[in-house]
Amino acid sequence: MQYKVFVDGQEGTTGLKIFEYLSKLSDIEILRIDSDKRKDTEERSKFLNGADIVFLCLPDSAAKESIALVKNEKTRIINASTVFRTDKNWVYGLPELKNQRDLIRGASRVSVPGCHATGFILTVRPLIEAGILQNDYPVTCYSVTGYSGAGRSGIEEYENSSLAAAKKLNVPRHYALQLNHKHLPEMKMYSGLLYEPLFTPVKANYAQGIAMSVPLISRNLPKKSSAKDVHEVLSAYFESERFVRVMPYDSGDYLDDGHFMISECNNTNRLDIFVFGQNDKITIISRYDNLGKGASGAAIQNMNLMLGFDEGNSLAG
Ligand SMILES: NC(=O)C1=CN([C@@H]2O[C@H](COP(=O)(O)OP(=O)(O)OC[C@H]3O[C@@H](n4cnc5c(N)ncnc54)[C@H](OP(=O)(O)O)[C@@H]3O)[C@@H](O)[C@H]2O)C=CC1
Ligand SMILES: CC(=O)N[C@@H](CCC(=O)OP(=O)(O)O)C(=O)O
Repeated sequence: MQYKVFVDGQEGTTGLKIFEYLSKLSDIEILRIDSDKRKDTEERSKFLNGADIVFLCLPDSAAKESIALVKNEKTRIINASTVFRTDKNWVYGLPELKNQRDLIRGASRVSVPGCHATGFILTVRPLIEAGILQNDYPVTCYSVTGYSGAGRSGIEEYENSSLAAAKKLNVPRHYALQLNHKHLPEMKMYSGLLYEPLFTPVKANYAQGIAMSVPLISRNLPKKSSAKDVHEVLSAYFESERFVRVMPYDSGDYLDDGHFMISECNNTNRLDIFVFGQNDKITIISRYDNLGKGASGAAIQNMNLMLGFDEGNSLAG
């Protein structure tokens, strides 16, 4: 059977990447809207209602508009935007969480997790489930990310050399310093924490790749668990996962002269988790491609599950 697939937002950063993946698949027919009609409501409505699967790769307001245009029971939506990620009528598209795969397989509305949220939830949730992190722990976290996470306008800002020079974009920049980043609600809801973490992202002068770090202190954990205990729990949780690897404990082998390499998962759908420890200090780092497991790769992985395809169809790594 050939499934009809429409990418609303086909010319944006996540849309283009989704197209790259889709072009490697044979059991689907890609519906392409004319470039000059891609913002025409009537035309979009035809495409949205004619598809079996729709990817929404749009700003939040346009994504909401598209969802309202779908008037039939058949069209299943995979939404990359922030809206509805914590809505009970939508399934959160993070298959590596226990019991989530079956929900995704049967869902008609799936939201793709935010890029920062992906690494955070995958490290914190298993620890809470195992009882080695209490759900009221005052969690802090920070991520270092490439600029492509900010979409077309963010990319243009960094890649236009005179603008980048004028804005001094050659150095890393903290942002969301009001401590209200838009991913906090989903980070809280799907990690199982009672309170939002204190999260400070840093955007740097490179295109792709995220490292999300979560530090913990053993003496403040209920069982005084060590970094090795944390590593064991995470290794067991993700043992049979194809796209999530827990790397050997405290391994300097994966560092370059003592430095962490953020971009090693780029252009794959992989997410690597590292645990480092010293006395009662623990740090967990997850690294992945913000355009891979952080967005378009995850969107395709969800589509594969929803259509009963092999979960890794067309996904590198
Ligand atoms: N980049 C990333 O790493 C991630 C992005 N996301 C989310 O995915 C969504 C898309 O992001 P991204 O691809 O980066 O954004 P981009 O800005 O790169 O692309 C958005 C696309 O949507 C088009 N568009 C805007 N308004 C409309 C409309 N009314 N009708 C049809 N098309 C429209 C834009 O066209 P034009 O440029 O002509 O306005 C553009 O092609 C966002 O919600 C974002 O938050 C999620 C995870 C990660
Ligand atoms: C570098 C950068 O600006 N990244 C974006 C998030 C990218 C992402 O995951 O986006 P959505 O939640 O919009 O889907 C940010 O931190 O706001």
